[in-house]
Amino acid sequence: MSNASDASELAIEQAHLTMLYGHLDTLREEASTQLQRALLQTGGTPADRSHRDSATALYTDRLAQYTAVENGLCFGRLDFDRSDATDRGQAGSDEDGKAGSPGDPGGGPDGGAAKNTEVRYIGRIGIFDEDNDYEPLLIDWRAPASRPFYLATAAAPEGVRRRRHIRTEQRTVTGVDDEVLDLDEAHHTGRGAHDGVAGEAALLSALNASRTGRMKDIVETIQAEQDHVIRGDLNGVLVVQGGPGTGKTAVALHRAAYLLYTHRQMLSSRVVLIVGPNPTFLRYISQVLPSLAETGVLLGTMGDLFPGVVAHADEPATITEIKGRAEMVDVLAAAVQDRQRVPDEPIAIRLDILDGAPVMLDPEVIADARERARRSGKLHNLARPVFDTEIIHALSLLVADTIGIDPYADDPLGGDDAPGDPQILDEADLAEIRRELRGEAEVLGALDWLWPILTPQQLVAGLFASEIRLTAAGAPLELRRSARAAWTPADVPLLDEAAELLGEDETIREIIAERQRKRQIAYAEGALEIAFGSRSIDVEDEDDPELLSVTDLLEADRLADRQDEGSALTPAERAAADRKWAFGHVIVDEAQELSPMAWRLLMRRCPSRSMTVVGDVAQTGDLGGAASWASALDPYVPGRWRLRELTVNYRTPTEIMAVAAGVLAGIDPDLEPPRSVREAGVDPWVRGVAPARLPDALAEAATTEAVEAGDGRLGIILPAGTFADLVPAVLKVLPDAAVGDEPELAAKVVVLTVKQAKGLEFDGVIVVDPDRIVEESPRGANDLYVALTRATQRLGVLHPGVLPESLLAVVGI
Ligand SMILES: Nc1ncnc2c1ncn2[C@@H]1O[C@H](COP(=O)(O)OP(=O)(O)OP(=O)(O)O)[C@@H](O)[C@H]1O
Repeated sequence: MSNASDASELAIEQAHLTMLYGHLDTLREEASTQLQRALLQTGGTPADRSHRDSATALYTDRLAQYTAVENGLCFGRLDFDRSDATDRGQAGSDEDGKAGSPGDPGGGPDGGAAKNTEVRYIGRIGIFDEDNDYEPLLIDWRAPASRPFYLATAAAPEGVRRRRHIRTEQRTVTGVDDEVLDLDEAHHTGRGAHDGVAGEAALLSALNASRTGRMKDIVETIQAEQDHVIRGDLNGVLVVQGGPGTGKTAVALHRAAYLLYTHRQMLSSRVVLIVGPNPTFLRYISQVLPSLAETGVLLGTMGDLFPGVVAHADEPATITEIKGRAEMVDVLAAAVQDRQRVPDEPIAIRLDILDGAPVMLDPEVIADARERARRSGKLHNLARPVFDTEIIHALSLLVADTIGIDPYADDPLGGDDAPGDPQILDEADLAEIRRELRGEAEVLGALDWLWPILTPQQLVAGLFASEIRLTAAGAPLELRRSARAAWTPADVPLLDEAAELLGEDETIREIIAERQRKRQIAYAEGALEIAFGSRSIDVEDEDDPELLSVTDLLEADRLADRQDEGSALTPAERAAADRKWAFGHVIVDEAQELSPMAWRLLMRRCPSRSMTVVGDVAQTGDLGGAASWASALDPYVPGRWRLRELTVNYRTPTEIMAVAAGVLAGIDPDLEPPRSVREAGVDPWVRGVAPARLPDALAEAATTEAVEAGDGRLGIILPAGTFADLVPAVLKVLPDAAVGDEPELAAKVVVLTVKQAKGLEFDGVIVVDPDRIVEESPRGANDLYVALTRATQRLGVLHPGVLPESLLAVVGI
C-alpha cells in the first residue's frame, strides 16, 4: 500500500475527474431538457399519454441518478498490464484495444512508461464518450469490467498491475492510495503489495469516519467476500449469514443495486422488495439506494406488506410469538369455517312475498347448503353465491309449499283460481319467486348472517375480539383484544393468510374497479356530449382536425382509460398497492427474526423464489424467530438454498468485540464471533453504581460520552422497563436527545431499546443494566449481544449495584 499523493499524480487524476464532471453536467442538462419537454406535452391519444408518462418517469429517474452520484462520482482506477489477457473482453476499452484513457494514456509513474498499460476508471455510474465510439470514460462499479477493483489481490492480480483509490471532496481530488499488485514491480519500486483487505487506507478511513445517523454506501471499499455475495446469481434463495457488523445490510443493498443493473429489464418492471425490521431501520438505510443510483426498489417492513393496512403497533413478545406460529394457518381456516353458521334452531324469515308471513328455515337445510358451498372447492367469499343459490332454492320451495297448502290464499301470480283450488306453480313461477327472494331484505340479512362476505380485517379483528370465536378456532385465549385495537406487524401475515382463505381480492377488487370504471365512463360520456354539442354550435368548419380528434378518437371508454390514475404509477407504487404482486426479487434483512407465518407471506410475494436472505441466527431476539436457517427455509426450498458467510466485522473494534464474545459464548459456545478488522485504541468501560444513583450516573456518563463522540453519534441503549426512570435524567442534561417510537437518528444522542437499535450503529454506545436487558426477554442474551455490538469506537456499560463476578466474567473484564 502506498500513498502516491505527489502533485503530478493528483494533477492527472484531477484532469480526468474534471472531464468526467463535464460529461455529467451535459448528461444532467440533457435529461432536464427532455423532462421539461415531456412535462409540457398535453393531450394526444392514450398511446401518446402513456409514452409521455414513461418519458417523464425515465428522465426523472435519470436526473435523480445524476444528482445522487454528484459526490464520489469516480473513486477508483485500475491499471492493467496489457501483456496479460486474463481480464480482456469485459469492457469496451478492452475490445477496441486502446491503451490508457483520455486522462492518462500512459499510466502513472509506477511503471506506466516501462509497460504498456490499459487504464479503467471505476465510479458510481458509467459514462461513455459519445464522440469517440462510446469509449468508456468511467465504468459503473456494477459492470463486470469493474470486478477486479474488488477482487484482485497480489496472489491473484487478474492482470491488474495497480489499483488506485482516488479520494475526492466534491469535484476536487484530495489524494490517491495505490496498491501495486505486480510483485516484481512492487519489489523494484519498494512499494509493498498488500494481500489482506483491499484498499486498506480507504477502508479504514471509511470505518473510522464519524457516523451521521444514515447508512452510507460502500462501493469504494467492497471486500472480496462481500463482492461474491453482491454479484451472486439472481436465481434461487441465497442466505447470507454473518455476525454483527460484517456488512450484511450494506451487502444486501448493494446486491439490490447490482441485480437491478444486471437484470434491468426484468427487475425494474417486477420490482425488488427489500424488507427491514422496523421503520427506524428503513430510515437508517433509506439513503443508500438512491446514492447507488437505484430507484426501482420497494422498501418496507412486515407491517407495510398488507396494502391498505398500516401495522406498526407494539404488543408483548409472547403474543407476537403466538401469532407467528405455523399453527395459525389452521386457526384461521377454522375461524373462517366458524363464520359459516348453522344455527341449532330453525330460523324464521319474514317474507314480503308472503305479505310478511314467516317461513322457517331448518338447520338441516342450512347445513346442506353449507356442505354444498364448501364442497364447491371455492374460497369462502367466492363460495357465497353457491350457498345463496342453495338457500334461495330451499326458500322458494317453502314459499311454494306455503302457497300450495293455503287454498284460500290470494294467487300470488294474479291468476283467477277459485278459492279452494290447489296452487300449481311451474318452473317459471319458481324462478320468479327466487328472483323476488333475492331482492328481499330479510333474506339478504339471513344470508349475510349465515355466510358473511368478509374482508381479512373483519375476520382477524372479529376473531381476536371474541373468546367464543377464539375457542371455536382452537386459538390461545391470550390473543383476545379489543376489536378496535391497532394492527401490529405480526397481524400482517395473519391478514394475508386470511385473504388467501377468503378470496377477497378477486371479487371485491373487481367490483370496486368495475364501479370506478362505470363512473369514469359516465363522466367521459358527459364530457363527449359537451364536446359534441359545442361542436355544432361553435364551429363552422366541420373538418377541423382538432375537433375531429375529440369525437373520433375519444370514445367514452378510451377517455375513461386516460383518467385511470393507475397508468401513471411507477411499478414500485403499483407493487406496494397490490397484495398479489409477484416481486422479481425479495431481499430480507434481519431475516432471523421472521416467524413461520411471516415466511409464508414472503414466499407468496416471491413465487419465483429468487431471494436474498440476510441475517445472523445468533442475534435472534424475537421468540418466534429462526433458530436455524434450515428450519426457516426448508419448508419452502428444501435443501435448495445456498449459504454464504461473512466473517469480518467492519463495525465493532477488537476491544469491544472481546466484551461481546463473552455474551456470545453464553448463548452458544460453538458460535464464533466475527473477526474485527481494526482496533479502536480505547478499552470499553464497565461501571457498577448504587441502584438509586443510576439516573445520575447515566446523566454523567451520557454527558461525557456525548463529548467523546466528537461530531459523531451516541446511542444509549436501555431496558424497555427503565425508560420512565432514566429518560428524564438523560433529557435533563442532553435536552436534544432523540427518544420515542421512531427517534431521529441524525440527532447527536439517541435513546433507544435493543429492539429499536437492531441493525443500527453509533460512534459511542452506553448499555444500561445488562442484567435487566437479559431478563426482559426470553431471548435476552441475544439482545445483550446486539446491544454490545452497536458501537464503532467506544462502549460503556452501566450496571446498577456492585459489579458481580458473573458480570465481570460475562463482559470479560
Ligand atoms: N466493505 C466495506 N467498506 C466500508 N464499510 C463497510 C464495509 N462493509 C461494511 N462496512 C460498514 O460496516 C458497518 C456495519 O455494516 P452493516 O450494518 O451492513 O453490518 P451488519 O452485518 O448488517 O450488522 P448487524 O447484523 O450488526 O446489524 C456499516 O457502517 C458499514 O457501512
